[in-house]
Amino acid sequence: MVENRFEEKGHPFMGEEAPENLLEGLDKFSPLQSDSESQGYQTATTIGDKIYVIGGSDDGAKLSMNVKVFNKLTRIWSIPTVLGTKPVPSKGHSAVLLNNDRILILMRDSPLNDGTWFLEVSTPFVKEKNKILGTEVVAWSKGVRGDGPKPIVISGPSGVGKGTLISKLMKEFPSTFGFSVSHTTRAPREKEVDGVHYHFTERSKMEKEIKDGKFLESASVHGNLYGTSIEAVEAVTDAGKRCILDIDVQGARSVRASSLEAIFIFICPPSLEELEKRLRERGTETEEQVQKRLRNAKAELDQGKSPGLFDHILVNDDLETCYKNLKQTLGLDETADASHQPSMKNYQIPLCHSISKKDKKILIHGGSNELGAATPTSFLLDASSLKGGAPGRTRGPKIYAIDSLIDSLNWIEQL
Ligand SMILES: Nc1nc2c(ncn2[C@@H]2O[C@H](COP(=O)(O)OP(=O)(O)O)[C@@H](O)[C@H]2O)c(=O)[nH]1
Ligand SMILES: Nc1ncnc2c1ncn2[C@@H]1O[C@H](COP(=O)(O)OP(=O)(O)O)[C@@H](O)[C@H]1O
Repeated sequence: MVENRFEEKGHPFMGEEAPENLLEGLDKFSPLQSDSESQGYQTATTIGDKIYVIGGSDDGAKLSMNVKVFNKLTRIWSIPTVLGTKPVPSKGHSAVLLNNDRILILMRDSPLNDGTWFLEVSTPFVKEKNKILGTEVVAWSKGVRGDGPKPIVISGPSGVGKGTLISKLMKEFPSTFGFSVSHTTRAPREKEVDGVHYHFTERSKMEKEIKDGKFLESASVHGNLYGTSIEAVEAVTDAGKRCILDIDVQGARSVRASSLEAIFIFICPPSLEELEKRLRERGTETEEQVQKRLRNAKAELDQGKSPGLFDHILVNDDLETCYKNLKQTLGLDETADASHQPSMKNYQIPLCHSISKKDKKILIHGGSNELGAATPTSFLLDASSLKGGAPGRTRGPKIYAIDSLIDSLNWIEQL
């Protein structure tokens, strides 16, 4: 077991040497404790020369899930750039190193479905952001048990009918799908509502936010900036919905390269003449803008056919036929709202527990269970087939309840 936990109630020692007593605590790595504290609770996890300290309290003794890093070589503390939404602190947490690139965080006394998180410290996504931002980056992602549904990326030239198809889908399946509200620097159209269709923003503000790593992807399209913020995707997933992204081909390429596993669909017009007709009849663009969009459409249609980029190409000739094909592609039934997923029992992560680990199997041992108790106190978490990751969700941790003390002890022996 490499990971560990210690408590330090003081303030982070930023940019200076850590006091000896704290380093002693870090170097010793006593086993994970089963006790819990609600004040200034921290865990320390060593990866190579670095120690990631998670948690603690803000100045007003309010619990936080902040991250700071101690470099054992330079003996300097630093605060990394943190991407993604962090878990809400509650009654402490446990930390377990997985795969040498991410830390599994279990929030004590929280339901398993809400309390399983990952802090990525050296996954491909984090490494890429590291390069772009030029600072140390870590990224939060929430763990989703089993195979959660994949987000859907829809691309296609302006005027092809992406918005129309997405609206139909959201109307027919309101509790299944949620729209990722992009940011854009273009001016709002007459019926567009800020925060619903887009987050309308200023170029300088958006450029700064892109630099700060707030965006999953961004691109310059038809002369304006467009981008999907990490928050936009998380807002949909947090509402328990499947995320739909309406983004251009460059954006689709970036998402493909990220760890947000998605289904990529490209919508084609029956002809360029028909595309022009739809754009004009929509009446939302000036003549100059229509011309620009038509010029770009040709290149977009070529790129849409790039091998390996889109999983499905649908032609939007007759709207109802295309919509039917879209639903079929997504495996949706004609009538029912497909939100119904097989539900998984949502147990509570015990407030007090100890943790043992072998490879990617983690035993969360909450002590002995009362005879006949409704809820088991021990769980086995199998992290061997994780998919996706930050930004967004880490899908696939499997959790098995261990109902008896004997089973639990058997597992401990095996680990
Ligand atoms: N890369 C990227 N493209 C986006 C985003 N949001 C919208 N777009 C694309 O920007 C293009 C222009 O969108 P918009 O101005 O709404 O015009 P429309 O496509 O004619 O409705 C479309 O291809 C959208 O798919 C985003 O967040 N990222
Ligand atoms: N299959 C179709 N046949 C005819 N008109 C369509 C069809 N699909 C969409 N439209 C119309 O074309 C215009 C552009 O559609 P829209 O959804 O705004 O495209 P996009 O979001 O791809 O820019 C809208 O006026 C819409 O009503």
